[in-house]
Amino acid sequence: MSAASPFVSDVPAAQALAVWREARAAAGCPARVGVVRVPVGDAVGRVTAEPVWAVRSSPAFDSAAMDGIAVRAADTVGASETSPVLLAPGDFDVVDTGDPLPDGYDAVVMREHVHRTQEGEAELRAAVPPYQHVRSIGEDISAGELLLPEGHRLRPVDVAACAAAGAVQLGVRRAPRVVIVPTGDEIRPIGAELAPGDILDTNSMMLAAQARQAGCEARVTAIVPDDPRAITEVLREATRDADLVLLIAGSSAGRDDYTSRVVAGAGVVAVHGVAVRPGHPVVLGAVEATPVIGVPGYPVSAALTFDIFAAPALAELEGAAPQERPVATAHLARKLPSAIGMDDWVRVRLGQVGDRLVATPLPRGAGVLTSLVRADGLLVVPSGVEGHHAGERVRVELLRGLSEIGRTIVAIGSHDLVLDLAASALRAKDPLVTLASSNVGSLGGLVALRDGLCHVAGSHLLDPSTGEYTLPYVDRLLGAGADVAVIRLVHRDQGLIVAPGNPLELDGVKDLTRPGLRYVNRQRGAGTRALLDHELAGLGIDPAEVSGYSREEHTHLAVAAAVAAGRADAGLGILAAARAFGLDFVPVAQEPYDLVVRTDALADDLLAPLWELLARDDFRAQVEALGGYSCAETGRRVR
Ligand SMILES: Nc1nc2c(c(=O)[nH]1)N[C@H]1C(S)=C(S)[C@@H](COP(=O)(O)OP(=O)(O)OC[C@H]3O[C@@H](n4cnc5c(N)ncnc54)[C@H](O)[C@@H]3O)O[C@H]1N2
Ligand code: MOO
Repeated sequence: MSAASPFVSDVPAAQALAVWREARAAAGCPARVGVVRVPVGDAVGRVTAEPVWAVRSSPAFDSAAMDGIAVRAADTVGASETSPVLLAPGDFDVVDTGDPLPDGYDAVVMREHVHRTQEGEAELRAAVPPYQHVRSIGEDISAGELLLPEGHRLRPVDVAACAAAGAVQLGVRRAPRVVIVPTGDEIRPIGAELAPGDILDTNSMMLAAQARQAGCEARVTAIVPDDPRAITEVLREATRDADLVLLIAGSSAGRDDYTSRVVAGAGVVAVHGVAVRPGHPVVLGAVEATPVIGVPGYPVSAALTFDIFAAPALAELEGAAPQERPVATAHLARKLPSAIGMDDWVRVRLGQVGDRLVATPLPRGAGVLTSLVRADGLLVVPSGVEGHHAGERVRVELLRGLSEIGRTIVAIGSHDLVLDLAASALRAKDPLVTLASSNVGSLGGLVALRDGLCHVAGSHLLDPSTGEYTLPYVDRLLGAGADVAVIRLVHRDQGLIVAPGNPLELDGVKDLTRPGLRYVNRQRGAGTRALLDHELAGLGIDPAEVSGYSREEHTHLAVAAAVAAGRADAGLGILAAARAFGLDFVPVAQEPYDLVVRTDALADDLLAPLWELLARDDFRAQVEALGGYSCAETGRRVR
């Protein structure tokens, strides 16, 4: 058992779970939650605490399986098209589906195969074997048989079968109770007014919902400040009615990170630090005979900590197997480096491109919650593996169904807001259609298209030598004769993002050489940087004359943030980024943003909704209403 220290260890996840289990037992934590008897209809989602034996057979009597007549099979021997058998009234009985088979009869003939004569006889044109269309007693369930074992999580079909077998009440494990304790001086309740540095308590809401989804009851305490005494008090109090306490944040080595010390002080810390990322500094322990998890504060770490550590422990408390996700094999859309020594949980988008399932890694940061929001799957790069090559086959746990994934248009390349708008409009029209776009830059998108890893590459690459967009790069990367089409999505305004009111009265790129002006540039390879270079060249300005030319940011938003914070006076970017920060915008140029696809994809059913959307007037109006966009050429095939 590790002492509570700020130094976090790297225990493999499986070992951590085992060590924690032993520590829980040693601390007197109950192995299982208690048993309750509930009406059978209320037992869905609960886990059986005892075997369910059938006390009744189903059906409880031989019964007609079809609407028709009950007959004696022996009476029908020899019946055929050419020599029908006539059964006199009294030698058959009319029955409906589910009726008990009347005494003396052993088969049923469907109405459709019976001709009734004027005299009321039944004419049969085929012999029937004994027990045709008869459900025998106990066909489904026999009294005395074991219907379900202990430890089975009940589904709707299970409770129906239990009721058919005579159960009125079932003995099940009660729902485990999870108490969630948010901590941190900076944490504020959802809906609160925020001061600089404040963070909304999104984790409590998420963890409570995860717990409820796992079949538990969940309660969230008030937010506790970074004070070890206050945290200890709330923690002890929480253990009183909890089967598991989730103590959020303060798990790592910062000045206000008290979790491991608090848990060790009040009880025992079994593990502090696992070889899993995100989730590395997790604390696994027990206080007052109640299991406690110190959940790392970053949202992705918190969500995955629930999946990896809380969910199995809760399932164990109910005596059930942890829920598993279906898995599939996919090809990586790009290289995926990973540090050795940690299981790396990577969120991926998935799509079917040709005959391959393609996985595109989403941003890796433990604070990027939208990586989980957008994920179709999870890929674990095991601790012993240093990552994967582009195109390599990997195993992914699925978060969405494969047929839904199969109807996903995979767009890789430069990102633009219009793609998000298109994704939303496509989904609104048809809930089965998904447009998933990943941002790897324009060049990366063309490479992905070349390698068969996406359907659509979004590109706005300017060739500074010709002043032409996209096409020269398509020729260069995919070959001049490549079978690709280029469809114009929009024109968008690029301009100088400047402080509100444009205090320096900048008029355009020519003003960037002004003494004292602080420019902020985009990274090498970014289309926006190529545009600046092109504009400078057109004006005969040497980049060295622009002070700040070598200061790089990686996104439009980061450029705008630098201007908003007063760290720069101007940067080239799109209008939406300026608006996001309430900044001013001096238009410089309109650039086309194009969608590059394989020519055969133009006729592909998968992409048809996208082409239809681009032709819709209401969609074009929505795009132009965003500001900074023109749809004059939207949908035009430029190659
Ligand atoms: N020197 C080291 N620093 C860090 C380490 C380390 O090993 N050594 N580990 C890093 C890793 S990995 C993670 S994960 C985080 C874990 O952070 P803590 O559990 O200590 O949590 P805080 O530092 O208090 O907060 C992190 C982050 O999460 C936000 N947060 C906290 N509570 C909530 C909540 N209820 N809802 C939403 N967001 C929350 C908090 O404001 C911070 O932004 O530590 C690294 N550092
Ligand atoms: O382990 Mo932490 O969750 O990577 O950021």
